[in-house]
Amino acid sequence: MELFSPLGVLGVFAGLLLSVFLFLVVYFAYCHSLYAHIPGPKRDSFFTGNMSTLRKRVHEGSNLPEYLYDLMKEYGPVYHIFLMHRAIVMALDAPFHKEVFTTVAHIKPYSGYRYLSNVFGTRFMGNGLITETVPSKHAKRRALFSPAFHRKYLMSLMDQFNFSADVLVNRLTTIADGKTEVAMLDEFNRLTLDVIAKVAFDLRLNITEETESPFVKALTMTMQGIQNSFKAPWKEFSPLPSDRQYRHQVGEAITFLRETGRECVKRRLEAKRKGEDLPQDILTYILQASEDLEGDEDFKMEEMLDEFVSFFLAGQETTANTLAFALVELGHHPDVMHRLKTEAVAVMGDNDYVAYSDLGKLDYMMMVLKETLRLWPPAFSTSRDLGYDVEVRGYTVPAGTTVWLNAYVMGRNGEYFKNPLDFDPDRFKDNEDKTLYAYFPFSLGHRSCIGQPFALIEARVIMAKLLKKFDFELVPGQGFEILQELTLKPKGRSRNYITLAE
Ligand code: HEM
Repeated sequence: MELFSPLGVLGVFAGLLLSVFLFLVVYFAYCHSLYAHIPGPKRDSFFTGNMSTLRKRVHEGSNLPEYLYDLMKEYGPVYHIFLMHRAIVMALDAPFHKEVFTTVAHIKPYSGYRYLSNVFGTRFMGNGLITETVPSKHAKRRALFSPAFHRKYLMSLMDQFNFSADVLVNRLTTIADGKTEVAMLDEFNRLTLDVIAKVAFDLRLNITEETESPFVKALTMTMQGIQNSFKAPWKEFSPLPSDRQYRHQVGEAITFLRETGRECVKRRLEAKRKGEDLPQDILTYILQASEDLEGDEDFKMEEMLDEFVSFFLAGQETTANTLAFALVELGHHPDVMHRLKTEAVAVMGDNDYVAYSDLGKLDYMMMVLKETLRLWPPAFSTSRDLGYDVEVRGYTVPAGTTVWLNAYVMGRNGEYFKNPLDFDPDRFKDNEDKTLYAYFPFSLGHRSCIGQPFALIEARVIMAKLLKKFDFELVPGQGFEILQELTLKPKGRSRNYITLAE
């Protein structure tokens, strides 16, 4: 048989395919062997690992955190799953979390964050604070943004938090007839979007009142796009007209968001050029951070827009979901609701304004929010690639492994939380130390949530005002089903009947 005859070419091609196949078999078997000592579910198939079970669970309406929680119950606190040949290790152990969260050598994996950096080929969060995975670059940027979350600055935001919450109070007053179903998740979403737009970027969206908004549409489309790029990554390259059209729509939505940011940045640059007084908000810090960047003006602008969309994404839905989950819990726990309302009324007195000095007196409120975040952490998971081997409970997790740090599963861990499935805000009265590194709805360490104090102030102001003014009754039939989109949210959208409090 001649080498260049058709049969010869076919033979070479078949040989090549066989070699690639054999290489993959050996490589996958090697990857499997690295984790043979760690418990875990049986792989669905040699090549895809546990992916089909995972997909099946998600398509059946279950979700990733519940699947991982079930695995903890079955395999104990240290286990692995395989996504193709890649092992993911979960180690539900507080010292392990301490090691991983606090050591810079364990870095955020680019593979996990590229879905946010680019959505179906369009730059979304790019190299923003959340998605930047190079530790030195992140540290520099983080240091620049920190003053924007300083206590003094947050104190100056109290008027805006109050003002925005009042807009919602006024809106709800018009529908507080005890008969209209109000999806509080949607109300909170619009409110928190208005707040972050105004206080971070001096941008008036006014969507709490005017519920139709192109900005919200674009944001919703983008979030769906991110979700779909996780679920169906092949759509990025699919030549099917429907997939191309979908990519185009997502691209347009992202472009709309980034163009809104571009206008904001340009306005602020102009104000700076004219020597006007600039507010010390996040946008000003974004401009400052850009001065440090090397590159031409276009490059700098794109990096600023990365931050613009990052803060929108990070600073809005998470807080709205927390408030919505809290109302679901309160609907199921009238005793907690009563205690919370009593506290809000006592702290605010005849005022309709929540002052910064009131926040420290809303003790029970803080415990309720913490407990809500333990059971229902909206940003439920983060991940790291281990920089070196780490020992946990007798198992060695090899360097290079991707570990998932899951606040939802850890929050349900009976080793750290007594009766973990009970909603019991009082557990946060005195067991803080025990829950250290087991409780991390805002993540921990150098990549923890920079907006944590902002979120907790905003949530307390909104909650105190709403509870003082209204009585909420959860529309019957709503349990604790969750919807896992990019974040966790209550599936029933926290629908309530609202009446004016007596
Ligand atoms: C209840 C509300 C919130 C929750 C539960 C939450 C949770 C989190 C979590 C878990 C992370 C780590 C993400 C990761 O590892 O990929 C994070 C990061 C971040 N959050 Fe939040 N967040 C909330 C509100 C906010 C707010 C209001 C802002 C801004 C105003 C914000 C800005 C950020 C930023 C910029 C990061 C990236 C920090 C870094 O990597 O240096 N978050 N958040």
